[in-house]
Amino acid sequence: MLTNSKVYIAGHRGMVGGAILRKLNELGFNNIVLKTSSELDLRNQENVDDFFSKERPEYVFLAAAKVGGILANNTYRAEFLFDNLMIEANIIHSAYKYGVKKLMFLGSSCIYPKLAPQPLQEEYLLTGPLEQTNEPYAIAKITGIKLCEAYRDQYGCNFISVMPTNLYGIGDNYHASNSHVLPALIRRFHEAKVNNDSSVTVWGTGKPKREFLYADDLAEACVYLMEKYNERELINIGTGEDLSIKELAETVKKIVGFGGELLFDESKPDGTPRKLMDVSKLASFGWKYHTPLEEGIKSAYQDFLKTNN
Ligand SMILES: NC(=O)C1=CN([C@@H]2O[C@H](COP(=O)(O)OP(=O)(O)OC[C@H]3O[C@@H](n4cnc5c(N)ncnc54)[C@H](OP(=O)(O)O)[C@@H]3O)[C@@H](O)[C@H]2O)C=CC1
Ligand SMILES: C[C@H]1O[C@H](OP(=O)(O)OP(=O)(O)OC[C@H]2O[C@@H](n3cnc4c(=O)[nH]c(N)nc43)[C@H](O)[C@@H]2O)[C@@H](O)[C@@H](O)C1=O
Repeated sequence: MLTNSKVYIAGHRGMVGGAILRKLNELGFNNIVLKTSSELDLRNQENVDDFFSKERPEYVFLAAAKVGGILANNTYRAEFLFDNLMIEANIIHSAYKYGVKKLMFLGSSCIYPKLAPQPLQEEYLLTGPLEQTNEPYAIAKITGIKLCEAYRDQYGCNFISVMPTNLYGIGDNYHASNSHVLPALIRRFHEAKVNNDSSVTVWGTGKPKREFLYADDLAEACVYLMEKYNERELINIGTGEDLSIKELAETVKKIVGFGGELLFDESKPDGTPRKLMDVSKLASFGWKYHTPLEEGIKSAYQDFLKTNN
């Protein structure tokens, strides 16, 4: 990519798309195409075709998706499957039709089987049953990977798939129930502190383990791989380190400064017991994360205070 290459970031108002935009701006890119979902609903094939035929982007970061935490995935199952399938299929097909030089599709660590061996190697894709709470989303994301492979196989398109681990950071969704665990806990601990509550309730048993990557680190990895990675196979993006949800809750509690007790609501789903990424392939391409979890959570908490007060 040259700094004057025409780059389309699908989903630039989201946490990840926003971080990719910041990274490209920082590197001096000056020909970036952006559309909000109200300007261009990516589920609409005709509109997406029209957009690509007029704009003719050379590089595409596909970071637009219907996204949410465990409860949103499990509640809006039809939307998570339909919206994500349509968005991916429309963009990937138009990227082929209008000669995009390179496209990066963003999947998720939930594409791996629920009980896959740990850490998760790229080759474990489609080797076992998926986690039930996010099966529709995972099926859509697996289809995105397969679209990239198929358009490469049949038409020679340079379409690559990256699988980020659980993310957090600037511009996250801090919704009380539809968000992911980290932004949800930031909100819950903050509100409990302000209200002087005696306890905060965490969903599930607290035993599942998760890995968290700061969104600006992910964006750096995406831009890096857009330059360096041209393989058919997917590639994981993560830290290679995880912790239990209980440990995460204790960390957020300390950073927010809440002095009360932690309770666990075991009627809520735990989801996948563990999904630790094997990041050796990423390391072999020369990239490693750099924001430590506590530092990242401190920045995210400042972002929450700025945007939600
Ligand atoms: N957050 C996480 O923990 C993880 C995220 N990912 C992946 O990273 C990518 C980005 O996620 P994230 O930034 O967190 O998600 P966000 O919800 O923050 O952003 C998603 C973006 O997608 C756009 N979008 C959604 N539906 C449509 C539509 N129908 N038409 C056009 N645009 C649409 C939205 O645009 P607008 O704002 O204009 O409405 C929004 O900006 C996704 O592919 C996701 O699967 C992968 C692993 C973990
Ligand atoms: C990124 C990833 O995100 C989703 O999967 P998930 O990893 O299970 O994500 P989550 O962040 O929602 O939960 C992680 C863990 O944390 C526990 N937990 C505690 N308390 C809260 C809480 O308050 N909110 C939430 N959401 N979870 C909580 C929760 O019970 C679970 O054990 C996918 O559906 C899929 O879409 C996907 O790709």
